[in-house]
Amino acid sequence: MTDCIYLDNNATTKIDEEVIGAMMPYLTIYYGNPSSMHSFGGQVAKAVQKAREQVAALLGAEHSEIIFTSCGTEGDNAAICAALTAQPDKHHIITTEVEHSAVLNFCKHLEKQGYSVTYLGVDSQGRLDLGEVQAALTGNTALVTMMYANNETGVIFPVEEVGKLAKEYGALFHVDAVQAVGKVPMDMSKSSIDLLTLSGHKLHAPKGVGALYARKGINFPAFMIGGHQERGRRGGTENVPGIIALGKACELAQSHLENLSHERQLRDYLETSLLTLISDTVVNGTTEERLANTTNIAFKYVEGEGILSSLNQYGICASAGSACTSGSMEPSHVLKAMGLPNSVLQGSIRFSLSRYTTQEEINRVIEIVPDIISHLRSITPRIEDETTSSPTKEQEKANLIQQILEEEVKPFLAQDGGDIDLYDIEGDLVKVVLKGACDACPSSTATLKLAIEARLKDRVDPELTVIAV
Ligand SMILES: Cc1ncc(COP(=O)(O)O)c(C=O)c1O
Ligand code: FES
Repeated sequence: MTDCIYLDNNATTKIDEEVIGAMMPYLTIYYGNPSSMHSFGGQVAKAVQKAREQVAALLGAEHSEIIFTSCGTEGDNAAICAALTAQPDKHHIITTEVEHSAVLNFCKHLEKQGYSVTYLGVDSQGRLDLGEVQAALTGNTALVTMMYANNETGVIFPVEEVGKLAKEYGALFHVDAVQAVGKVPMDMSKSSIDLLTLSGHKLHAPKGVGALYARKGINFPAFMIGGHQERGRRGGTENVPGIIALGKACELAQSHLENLSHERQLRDYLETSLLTLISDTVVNGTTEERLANTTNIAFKYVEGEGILSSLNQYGICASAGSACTSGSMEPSHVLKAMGLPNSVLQGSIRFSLSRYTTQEEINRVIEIVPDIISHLRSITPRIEDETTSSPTKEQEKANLIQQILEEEVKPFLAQDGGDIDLYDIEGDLVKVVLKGACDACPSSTATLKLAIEARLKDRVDPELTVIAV
């Protein structure tokens, strides 16, 4: 299938013809290595520099603040790693429950290395509470990392305000702006953001290229260690054609930023029409602070998988949840974090538009979707909401651990001036950050860890493991 109504632009986008035109000579004629001393390579280095300036211009950054990467995932991982490596004495990270797996799974990995991570929740509209951000920040917080706009709902977080709070506590602030760059105007010269990730394939450049903004003056230890490329901040011969393409795509995105009303009008028309024509239909996420190209609609009481496969038969590409989690029947972690009922979780579909989307395409979708939904509702069992359940065994166990740490362990440590700075319970793993334990002897953390573990094993569950830093 080569021709379809493509409404899955948050998964990836069509490469712009002008972008292909710009990158092509760097696949064919100008194949020199930008690091070479000869002029054949030198002209390629100049082209890479021009692309860097194009990316910087879209972000309101300086060209020296742009590091080219291989994708959004690398940018996210590299930014988080750099922030932690640069502040070895701090062990706490704040993020949200609705991040892309590039941040979420990396944070889970870091927890296993001994970091403590606070995962902030969102409300039923997908919004973040700034008070919760403030409450989570401590002097031990190395980094706050969160997305600019959500890939599933398009909901935009108040990143500038979060950045200001992070500064107050001396924490660095990284923003995963993979879905926002090219859809929201940005000006890093006036921003509270320290590190920001973008990815080429979300803004009409090819897959496999991205960029990371790192504010001037920030200590940025390399994540990919090798050659001196990217001023020693990312080793490896550059993906030159990809970089040239990204530069052009950013230039085009900048000129399109004034025309976002195209996507907005078509998106609003699609959304209003489907909500009017189909009963039991709701929009997921606030419609106030939201990307212009995205709508996430719940067709209640039906299975999203069924809707997608019917849409597919009509040549309409959309998505249920994010591309990385679809294919599994698990409901989206983003919609789950919003606490939505089962009937909404199951039947939610994301339509994401682009500057190429046409009125005719949207008309066709509006014509087809009501029939698909009424057909599915007539032939499949209705998905009901679960009745609220009593606390699970997991929750009961976590509550008991919390009680023992608060009421027994903390007062015990306090006798010697110590404390538990932070702790986190995940299944059978209990992570604690001990305060005042490291001053005297090299064994005190280890001894305290064993004492806490013995108590928890004895009182709660012999399978428990304690990690202490
Ligand atoms: C919010 C967000 N962050 C990160 C990524 C990962 O980007 P990439 O596919 O370039 O690794 C994506 C891609 O879906 C995304 O939507
Ligand atoms: S120095 Fe770390 S435990 Fe004593």
